[in-house]
Amino acid sequence: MKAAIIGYGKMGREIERILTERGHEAALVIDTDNAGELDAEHLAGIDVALEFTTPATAYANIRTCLENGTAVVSGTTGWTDRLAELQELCRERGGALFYASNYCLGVNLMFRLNRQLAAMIGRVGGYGVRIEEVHHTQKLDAPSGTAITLAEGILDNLADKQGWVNYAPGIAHATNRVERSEDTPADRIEIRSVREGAVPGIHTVTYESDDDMLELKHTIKNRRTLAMGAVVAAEFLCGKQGVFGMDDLLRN
Ligand SMILES: NC(=O)C1=CN([C@@H]2O[C@H](COP(=O)(O)OP(=O)(O)OC[C@H]3O[C@@H](n4cnc5c(N)ncnc54)[C@H](OP(=O)(O)O)[C@@H]3O)[C@@H](O)[C@H]2O)C=CC1
Ligand SMILES: O=C(O)C1=N[C@H](C(=O)O)C[C@H](O)C1
Repeated sequence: MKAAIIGYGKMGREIERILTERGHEAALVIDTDNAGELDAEHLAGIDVALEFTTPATAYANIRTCLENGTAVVSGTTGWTDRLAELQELCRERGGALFYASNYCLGVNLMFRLNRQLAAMIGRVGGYGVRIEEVHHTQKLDAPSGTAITLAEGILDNLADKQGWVNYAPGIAHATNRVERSEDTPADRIEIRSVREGAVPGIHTVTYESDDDMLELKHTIKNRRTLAMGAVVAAEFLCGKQGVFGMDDLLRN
């Protein structure tokens, strides 16, 4: 596989290592200093681009790939209110787009357990629910894409919650924020964001009743698991047309 890496940061570098280990070629590397090279000329002959950049740049990068007929795997978070637009463009152009808020296998198992647990809690009743995500201090978005996916899984399965808010003390760029945890409306799921050191990613869903507490928790130990998932997704995407996510990959 001849791959392009778009975003040569923490994930881009890890992806390069995994591509090499698995016998692929990182034929094009795009970062801020050569972002202008993401064009038809440089994308010619590329089988798939792996895009891990920033909330401000992901949309344009993916669009450029799709407009040039290049398959894209993206994991950039903090911009996905516009993902449906690109999925539509991909279908119109007969292209290939794979997106996941988290490429770690264990997190995707957690996504499934999370949906099942929310449905069970809905039947039993009597529990409040909240989500906490902890990440490194360089992270540009809050809440994490993974926490939003967890919240969406709960909202689809628990009738008394209508949306989520983000309690993110000390994080300026948080979306849907409440200033104090006490301001979280009863019909919203509170996602608490914490930024600490170099933490790769911890997500916890907590259900609490008057009598007990039940937690679903996942801790990423290193970025290798994330990069491996993205490269496996790229292998899966090669030669396909359409819009895909981790459920499609895990079914195969
Ligand atoms: N879905 C998943 O499984 C995962 C998703 N992520 C997400 O992926 C994204 C990247 O994460 P991470 O690698 O840790 O972040 P980093 O900040 O380490 O890397 C991002 C890189 O993208 C570069 N960049 C910025 N603008 C452009 C552009 N227009 N074209 C090309 N490159 C550009 C940055 O350069 P510069 O530093 O000069 O700005 C930087 O080198 C984040 O949104 C993160 O949340 C991360 C891990 C897993
Ligand atoms: O920025 C990160 O590092 C990560 N971002 C993703 C997210 O926002 O969920 C995935 C993972 O948690 C690491």
